[in-house]
Amino acid sequence: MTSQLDTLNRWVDDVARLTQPDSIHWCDGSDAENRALIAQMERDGTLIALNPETHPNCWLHRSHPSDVARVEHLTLVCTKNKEDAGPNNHWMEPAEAHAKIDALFAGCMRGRTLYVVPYCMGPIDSPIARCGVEITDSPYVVANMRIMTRMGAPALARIERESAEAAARGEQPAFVKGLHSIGELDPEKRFIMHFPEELTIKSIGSGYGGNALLGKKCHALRIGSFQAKSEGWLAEHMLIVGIENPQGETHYVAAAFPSACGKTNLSMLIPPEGYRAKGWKVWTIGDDICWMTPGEDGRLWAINPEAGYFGVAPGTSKSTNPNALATIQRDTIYTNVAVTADNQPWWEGLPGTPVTDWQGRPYDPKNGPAAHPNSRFTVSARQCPSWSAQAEAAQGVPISAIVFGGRRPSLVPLVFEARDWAHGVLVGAAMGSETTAAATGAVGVLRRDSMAMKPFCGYNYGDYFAHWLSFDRPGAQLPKIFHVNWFRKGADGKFLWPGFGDNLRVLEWIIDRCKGEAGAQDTPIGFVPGKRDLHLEGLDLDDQALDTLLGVDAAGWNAELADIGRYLDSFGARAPAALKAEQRRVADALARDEAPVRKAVAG
Ligand SMILES: Nc1nc2c(ncn2[C@@H]2O[C@H](COP(=O)(O)OP(=O)(O)OP(=O)(O)O)[C@@H](O)[C@H]2O)c(=O)[nH]1
Ligand SMILES: O=C([O-])CC(=O)C(=O)O
Ligand SMILES: [Mn+2]
Repeated sequence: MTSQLDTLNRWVDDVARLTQPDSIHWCDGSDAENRALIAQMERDGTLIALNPETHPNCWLHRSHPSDVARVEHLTLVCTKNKEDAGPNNHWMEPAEAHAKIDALFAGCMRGRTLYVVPYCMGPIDSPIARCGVEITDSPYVVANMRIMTRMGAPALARIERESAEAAARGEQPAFVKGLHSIGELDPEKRFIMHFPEELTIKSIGSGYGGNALLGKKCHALRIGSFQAKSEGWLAEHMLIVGIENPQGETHYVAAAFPSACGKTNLSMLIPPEGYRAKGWKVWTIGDDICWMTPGEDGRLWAINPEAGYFGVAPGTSKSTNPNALATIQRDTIYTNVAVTADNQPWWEGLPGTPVTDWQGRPYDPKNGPAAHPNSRFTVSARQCPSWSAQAEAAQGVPISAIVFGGRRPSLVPLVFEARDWAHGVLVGAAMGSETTAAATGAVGVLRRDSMAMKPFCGYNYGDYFAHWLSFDRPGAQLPKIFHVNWFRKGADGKFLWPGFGDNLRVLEWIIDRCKGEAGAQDTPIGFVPGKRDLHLEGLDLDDQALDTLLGVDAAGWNAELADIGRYLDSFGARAPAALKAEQRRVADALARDEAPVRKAVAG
């Protein structure tokens, strides 16, 4: 046995001694194992079978009503120095944190089975991929991890191989250790703790996705971003989508939007009718997380570390996201959706009517929406009609453009392009968005959410901005950086831009800008398309709406830049000087020019 498996065995033994399970099960990821787990969960009521005629092999899980979203106030980053976690994270001293959470883990698995879940984030043969092992007492978590990651025997084999290599170099084993228990599902006894310096995660008291499927936000983003900083790559909250034009060229775009702001939708977009007729195609690589690393050619190459989608159900429909709807007709776990009289899953946005709400009560509109606003589906990525075989490419796909975006009902135009990398990093750092139901707390409050990583960056944001800036170096062939806003509202409170499939019109401009083939207006906030630079044929958009969508309001942007300056200052000495200089450059350009001059530029 290799030293790394010794480490793994010792850790499993230590955890078993602490948590006192009745039995231990090492997951191999096989169909037989999955079937047995599902049957057991059906017997004990954890899963409810849905209509097998309309939704074969689909299951409903109802979580505890107090456990329906990520809990940011209970999510901690425990670095030795508080400053290394930064003001963007909740922090606890590691020894104190271990003591506090271990006391909750003591004896918590009595009467339960401890599952050992080896997994790989990314294609199993990819040098960009990384492995982890989650210990959990929740069979629901095991079934979800099997869909969301490459779980089981192949991952354990990779851990074993990497172990031997690490030992030969005299290094410590490098897999991430994640310990999870649903505990008592008591919000008072709930913590999601990260120890990035120890490659360790400890999560107790929640069975909800982002808190409990430790490969996802905990490993692939919080621990991943910390590893990426020291190893020279980027772990980001981004979708990856391939856009194939009628000439057969495919350009890959990575886009960071905060939770419940449209990543899954954009990654599976169906081109508008006119585009489809000309031969445009859209290919899905990933819908939530992107790991990017500079290749030998200087470009950024990206993999999706996940193997499935944990997507927002409400709003998913034939008109908004037909690909997602087609994906989730079979072999899907639904969490906290409503059901119809004939036992089909239901949520707001679908036709038909629910009879039972997400808590299992007879549906009554007085109780609020039938499906929880953060109800989700878990499904294998391969079931998506737009799934790209490039999602399995070991070297990843080359990224042409990086797109940032958020829910901005006012001020921020439909799309603009940063002048260069440093400006793009400022645009990402300055991202703001209205909060959503993906985390507990008030919804619809505007907050800064740099690179959509506010809940997920495992270290000080100031250092993270510096890490982003560091990619601009000799030989780099970096993607261009853009910002989009699908959520601009008119005076009537309605969205001005149709969104969804029509977002391809914006992606087309973005790709054409990358190729030097589209015009733009040069403004102090960056390059904004003029009305004639976008292809808007067939859209029902009046001139006034378009003026608003593509306008730059100088007074509003002056105030915005001042606020961005204060935000950067909140990171103190860790905020990179180069980023502050960039903020001053844009602020000065705006101040010089009350009504920004727009100069048309060719592509
Ligand atoms: N108006 C408008 N709404 C959109 C658009 N794209 C997505 N949405 C809505 O935004 C909500 C969330 O969309 P998702 O694509 O699931 O968001 P996500 O970023 O993948 O969310 P997470 O899984 O939480 O990270 C859904 O209700 C969508 O209907 C768009 O272009 N315009
Ligand atoms: O992490 C989760 O629970 C779901 C998700 O994708 C997000 O909130 O961004
Ligand atoms: Mn997400």
